[in-house]
Amino acid sequence: MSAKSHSFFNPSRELYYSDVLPALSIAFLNDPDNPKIYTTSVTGLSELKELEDLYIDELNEYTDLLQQKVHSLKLYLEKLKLEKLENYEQRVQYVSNPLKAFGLLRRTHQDWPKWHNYTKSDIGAAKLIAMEQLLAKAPGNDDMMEAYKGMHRIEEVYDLEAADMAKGLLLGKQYDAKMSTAECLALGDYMFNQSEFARAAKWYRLGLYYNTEYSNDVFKQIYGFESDEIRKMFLIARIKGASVDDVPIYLRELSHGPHTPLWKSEKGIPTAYQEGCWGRLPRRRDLTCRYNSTTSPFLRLAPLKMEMISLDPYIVIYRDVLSEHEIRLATDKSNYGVMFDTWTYDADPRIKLERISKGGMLYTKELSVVNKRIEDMTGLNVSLTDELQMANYGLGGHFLPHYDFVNLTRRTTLTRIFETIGGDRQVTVLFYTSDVELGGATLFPKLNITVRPEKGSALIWNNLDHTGQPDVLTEHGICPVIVGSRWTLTQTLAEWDQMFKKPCNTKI
Ligand SMILES: O=C(O)CCC(=O)C(=O)O
Ligand SMILES: [Fe+2]
Repeated sequence: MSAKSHSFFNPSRELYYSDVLPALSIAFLNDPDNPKIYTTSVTGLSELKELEDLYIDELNEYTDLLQQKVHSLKLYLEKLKLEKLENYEQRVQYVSNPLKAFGLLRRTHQDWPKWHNYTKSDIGAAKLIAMEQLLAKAPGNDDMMEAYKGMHRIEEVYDLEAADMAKGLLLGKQYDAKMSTAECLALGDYMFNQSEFARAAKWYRLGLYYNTEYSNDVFKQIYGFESDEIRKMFLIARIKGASVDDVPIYLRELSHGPHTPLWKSEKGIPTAYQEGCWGRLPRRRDLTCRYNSTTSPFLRLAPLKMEMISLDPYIVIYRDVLSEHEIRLATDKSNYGVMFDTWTYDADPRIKLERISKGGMLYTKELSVVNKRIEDMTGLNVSLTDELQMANYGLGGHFLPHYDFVNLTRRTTLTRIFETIGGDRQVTVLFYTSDVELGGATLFPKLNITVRPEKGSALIWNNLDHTGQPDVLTEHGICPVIVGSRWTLTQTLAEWDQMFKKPCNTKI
């Protein structure tokens, strides 16, 4: 996790306005020493898929070249075989004929060195070099670690069974994807190292269940897992996770299918966070939706669909507020140049809030109309802060619960920066620029509110209460994404920019 050890206040780089603009202070880390991380966004992962496809193309061409070589050598051997003689007499008879003797001399003198050179030739060397260059871009340990953590997060938060995950069954939906023995065992080892012994045991048992005996030596070397070794790891995980007295039970568990629950591994009571992420929180029925045609004069012409989510703190959703064209612009990675891994820091820079995503700042003239729409929806000013912050989440991507306000009374370096740019974050405006197939809801844990991303919607809330104080009830986070590419665009409206818009002591 090397990128993440950097401080937001990295003295080697200037602090840009964009760094403090997004919800909380997001450090866009562009560290040339740091290898690229693919796992943290679906756009990054799609680049890795492209890399794999390129590698496979090269490998295909390389094997074609090797095959051509084998084919040519075989043809040569076949040609010689026709002339192979059994004994001395036959050979004498053969070389007694001057035409044949001459041919033999010519072949061994002229052809052999050429064939030998051909045999020794580095056919495919260029392909090997190309493959090595691709290999240099392969994910490193940090990336692999993020992928393990993402899988762990999905399994844990959504309480998924390893056996279901391995066969592609995610939250009751069957996907066309299966996990191999290698993948099950890799997760087994990871969980073991995290002291998650019951989970590790399940992954080991799955690995054992799907283990294949390979007859090919190379396959054995690369993929071959010793079943005895896996059994041993299962038993160690069980003993470490439970008790040494029950080894006979664990041995029996090994002969059961992967769907049989492990002894004494009943599920715990789901936490409120889990309930929220599953979308099982009861919906409030007392709030209404309506067409808003009053917040700004423009809305009189084009009212927007508004749904109340909470009155205090004030939270609303506007539906269908982005056009397909705007959504395309906002989810086109070419509009962001480099996308950075985003880690978010509290006003106290020592507190690091985990956010697994890639982000970038979007400023295109075309999207300035989105800022205008924000003003129409909120009746407030988007002034200095006219850049919109994009986020795209990756494998198990999430954002731990946090506040968007910085709380100026804390008087830290960060809050002082906010004082120069219009005060605290009065309002957060979050556009969902994609749907998310499974997971990835925005959760307000203190309010028991879950909002599912819906492409084209905007979720808007007031981070400060009507007296201008930070409202801790606005704590919010993002549940891990299970399936889908989650895209968002965020804008925050600064407190003092609303001086002439928002009367004191009133709600927006
Ligand atoms: O994308 C979301 O659901 C929330 C994003 C967020 O909390 C933020 O940008 O501060
Ligand atoms: Fe936030």
